[in-house]
Amino acid sequence: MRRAEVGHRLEVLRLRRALLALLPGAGRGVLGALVGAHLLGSLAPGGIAVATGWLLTSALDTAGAGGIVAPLALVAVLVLLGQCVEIAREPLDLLAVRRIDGRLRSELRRRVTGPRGIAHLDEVGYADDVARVSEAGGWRTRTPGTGAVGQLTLAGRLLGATLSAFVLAWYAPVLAVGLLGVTLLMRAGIRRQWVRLGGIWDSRSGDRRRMKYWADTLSGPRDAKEIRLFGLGVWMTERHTDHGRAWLTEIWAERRGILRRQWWTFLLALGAGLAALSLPGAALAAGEIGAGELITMVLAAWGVFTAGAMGHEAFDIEYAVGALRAFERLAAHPSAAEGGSGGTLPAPTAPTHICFKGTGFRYPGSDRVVLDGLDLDIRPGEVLGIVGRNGAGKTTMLKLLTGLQSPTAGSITLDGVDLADFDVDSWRRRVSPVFQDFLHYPLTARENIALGAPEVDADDAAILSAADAAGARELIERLPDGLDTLLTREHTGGVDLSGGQWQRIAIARALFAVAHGRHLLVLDEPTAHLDVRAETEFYDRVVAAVSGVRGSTVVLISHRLSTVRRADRIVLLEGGRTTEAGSHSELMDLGGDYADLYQLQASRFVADETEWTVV
Ligand SMILES: Nc1ncnc2c1ncn2[C@@H]1O[C@H](COP(=O)(O)OP(=O)(O)OP(=O)(O)O)[C@@H](O)[C@H]1O
Repeated sequence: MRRAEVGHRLEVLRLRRALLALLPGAGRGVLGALVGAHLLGSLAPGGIAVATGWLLTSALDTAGAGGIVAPLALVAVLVLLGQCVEIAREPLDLLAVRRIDGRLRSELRRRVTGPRGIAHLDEVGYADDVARVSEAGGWRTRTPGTGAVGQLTLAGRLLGATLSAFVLAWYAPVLAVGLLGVTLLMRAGIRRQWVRLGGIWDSRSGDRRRMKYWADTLSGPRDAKEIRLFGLGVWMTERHTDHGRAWLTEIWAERRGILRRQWWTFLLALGAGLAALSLPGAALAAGEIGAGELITMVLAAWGVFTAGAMGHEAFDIEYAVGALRAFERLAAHPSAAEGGSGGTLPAPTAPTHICFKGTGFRYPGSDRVVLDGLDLDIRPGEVLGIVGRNGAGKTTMLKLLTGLQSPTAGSITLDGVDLADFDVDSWRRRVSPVFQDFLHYPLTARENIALGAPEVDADDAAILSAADAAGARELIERLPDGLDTLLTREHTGGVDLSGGQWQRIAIARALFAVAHGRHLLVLDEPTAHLDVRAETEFYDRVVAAVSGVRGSTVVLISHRLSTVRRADRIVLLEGGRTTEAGSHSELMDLGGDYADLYQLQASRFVADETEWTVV
């Protein structure tokens, strides 16, 4: 055996031990009952063989019925016990699987959300592993939990086969050892082929994820408009089928190969079956054993076969080993170390001086430098507008500012102290964001706003005040159940909002957060969906109120220069650094790129107005 193969086998053994170590997650009571059920189940085949042989011997030996009462009762008890164990095992298995998987998934969620930043979520391999650990594969749900319980089933089967072999060995030791050996050989051979199949399954996690994406997109209401109008249904169905075929073709080919290669197991099984029948038969013919012993031997041989045969647990274990391997990769991912290794300083409770010093950043796995030696001061209580072309790095800068990503060069400081030294959670409780892709929670209007500060016990007055400032109050009052209206059509009685209405709710959420101690309001294209009147009112209602009245700092990104022109300072981001900075009038006087952009936007309105006048 080659070294690599030995290494691989040892690795699989280690993972199988790790699967066993998951079993206590089922809880002491369930695990105890499960072990008891498997133990009793493994006694059944050998026990029934002995009891049936005894029954037949007694029936042939005794003239009256009295002699068969005890063996008959034993057979009945054993059969009944076997049935009860079978009936009890199914729900116990399920309960244990659910508990083990539940724990593992909680641990998975903890690991995915634990790291300081979100860089790990951008890695394709990481996403594949998360999908692999969380997925339920095949026609039967296969998870680490089913693998762990499968180990118990396997142990029960092997014990049952060994006990049956002991019964057989009492009469024919060579036959018993031979049958057990052949059964285990067949099992190992078949398992080896399924291991290969499991390897293919593991390597195709990405294809399955893409397949799921197309299936969800096709069937969900979110994307239905575009799919219908562009006529993408057939195209997407084909993509779904292509991704499915990409990995299933390989799986099917391997399965066909497995079936073709089964001839040797059929031959072995045939030989073993013939030996199991003919040797006891010959012994009976020679007068060495009686009919009772013959039945015991044949049933015990049958017990060796059935208990040693491949059940679904072998596949459960193979698939679970793959999932566990993915879980271990996630646990060993560098981001896992970030969880507890961040700074511990509590974040400042008052608006603070934020400073980007030669800050550089590139996304993991990308060569493109997004921020390149960015130097920028954000003064406490000021409104800073950030403008720049698409892809200039504005949103990325916000991700760094909020600790979602860490600089790959230079630093960011809060009152002179590196942001990395602060406890990231305490810093995030000082930041209130409205990102371009803010979340639409399928919850009530009240919850959608109150989630801006989940740690507080929200009262309606504070929620309505935030809604008022965001221009969302009227909209809430028109909802069928006011604040209690569910903002999703996926549940009965729920309503959906327009893009602009959702944006008002998101702004209300951010304002609610500011009212509860967040002193840095971060707004990324907050007026993109607002109508003209709402956009015009936005600065006074939201930005000036937060900065002027509360003294908080506001960072405002917008392509609509009319939204940012009143900011205390505006910076133009270009090529990963600031190229211009100043107030609107200073930048206009400078006559640089900002002034060009502003005039370009303004001239469109003037041109439109002229057109209207002429018409
Ligand atoms: N998760 C990511 N992984 C890799 N590259 C990314 C990621 N997110 C953004 N980028 C790249 O980083 C660059 C800056 O993106 P960013 O979203 O910060 O730009 P932006 O200035 O906010 O653009 P816009 O005005 O269009 O919103 C872009 O080239 C983009 O392709």
